[in-house]
Amino acid sequence: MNRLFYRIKKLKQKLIDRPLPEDTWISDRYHIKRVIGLGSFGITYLCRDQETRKLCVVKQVKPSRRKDKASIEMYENEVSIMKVLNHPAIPKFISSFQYKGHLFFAMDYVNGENIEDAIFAKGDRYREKEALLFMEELLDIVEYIHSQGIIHRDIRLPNVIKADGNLFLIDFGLARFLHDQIHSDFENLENYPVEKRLRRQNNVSSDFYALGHFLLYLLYSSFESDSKDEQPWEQELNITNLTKQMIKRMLQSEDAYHDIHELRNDLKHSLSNISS
Ligand SMILES: Nc1ncnc2c1ncn2[C@@H]1O[C@H](COP(=O)(O)OP(=O)(O)OP(=O)(O)O)[C@@H](O)[C@H]1O
Repeated sequence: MNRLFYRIKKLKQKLIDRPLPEDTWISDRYHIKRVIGLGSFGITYLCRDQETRKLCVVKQVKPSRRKDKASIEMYENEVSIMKVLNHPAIPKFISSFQYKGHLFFAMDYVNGENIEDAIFAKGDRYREKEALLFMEELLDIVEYIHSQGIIHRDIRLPNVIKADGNLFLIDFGLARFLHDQIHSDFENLENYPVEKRLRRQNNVSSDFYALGHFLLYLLYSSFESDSKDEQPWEQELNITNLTKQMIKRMLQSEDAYHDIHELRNDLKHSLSNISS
C-alpha cells in the first residue's frame, strides 16, 4: 500500500513538474524556444527576450518545489548572487519575477560548448601546458568572484562553457556569500563524504579543491596507457613536479591554499617551468 502511495505521489510530481511547452510565453516577455535543463530543483529554458530580441536563459523553480521553504531560499540565494556579479565571463542577470505563482529568473545565454562535452563527446585533449593556460583563464573568473565575497562551490566541467574561444562560468545554484553564516550553520556537512564536504565548505579553499579536480580531468584528457593496473594520478600522469605539488595543495592533501594569489603564483611558476 505504501509503495503504491509512493508511486502515485511520484507520478503526480512528474506531471506537476512538466516543463512549459515550446513556443509559449513567460510573463509576456520570454518566448520559449526549448528546454535545456531539467535538474532536481529547476527547469531551464532557452528563450528569446522580446525586449532585447536576444536569446536568454530562464530558470524556473520546479512547480512541485515552489512552496518549499528550502527551494525558495535556494532560488533567492542564486538570484541575489547573480545580481551582484558583473563580469564578461559570467552570464549577466536580466530579471527575476513571479508568473502565475511560479518563480523564475532570466540571464544572458552563453552560446558555446561545456567542457564535459568538449572532452568526452568531441574528444578535446589538454596537455600540461594547455591545461595550465586553461586554469589561468579560469582562475581570473574565480578571482573576480572571490573579490566579490562569493564562492562558487560547484566548479565542474559542465559548469564551464567555451564560447568563441573564451571561458564562461555558469550555475551559481550552490554559490554562497562568504559572510553567509546563516546558510552555513543550516547546512550540515557532517554526514557528507569527505570529497563533497571539501567542495561545500564556506571558504575559498573549496573552490581551489574543485579547481584541483578540474585540472586533473583536463590532464587526464590526454592520458594514454596500455597498463591494466590503475595507479594514483601522481604516478599515472606525466607532468612536472611543480604541477604535481600545486595540485596536491589544491586538493588539500598538502598545505591547502587559502589565498588565490599564492595559487596564481604557483601556476605561473609551473607554466614558466614548462615553457623554458
Ligand atoms: N547562461 C547559460 N548559458 C548557456 N547555457 C546555460 C546557462 N545556464 C545554464 N545553462 C545550461 O542549462 C542546463 C541547466 O543549467 P544549470 O546547471 O544551471 O541548472 P541546474 O538546475 O543547476 O541543473 P543541474 O542540476 O543539472 O546542475 C545546463 O545544460 C547548462 O549548461
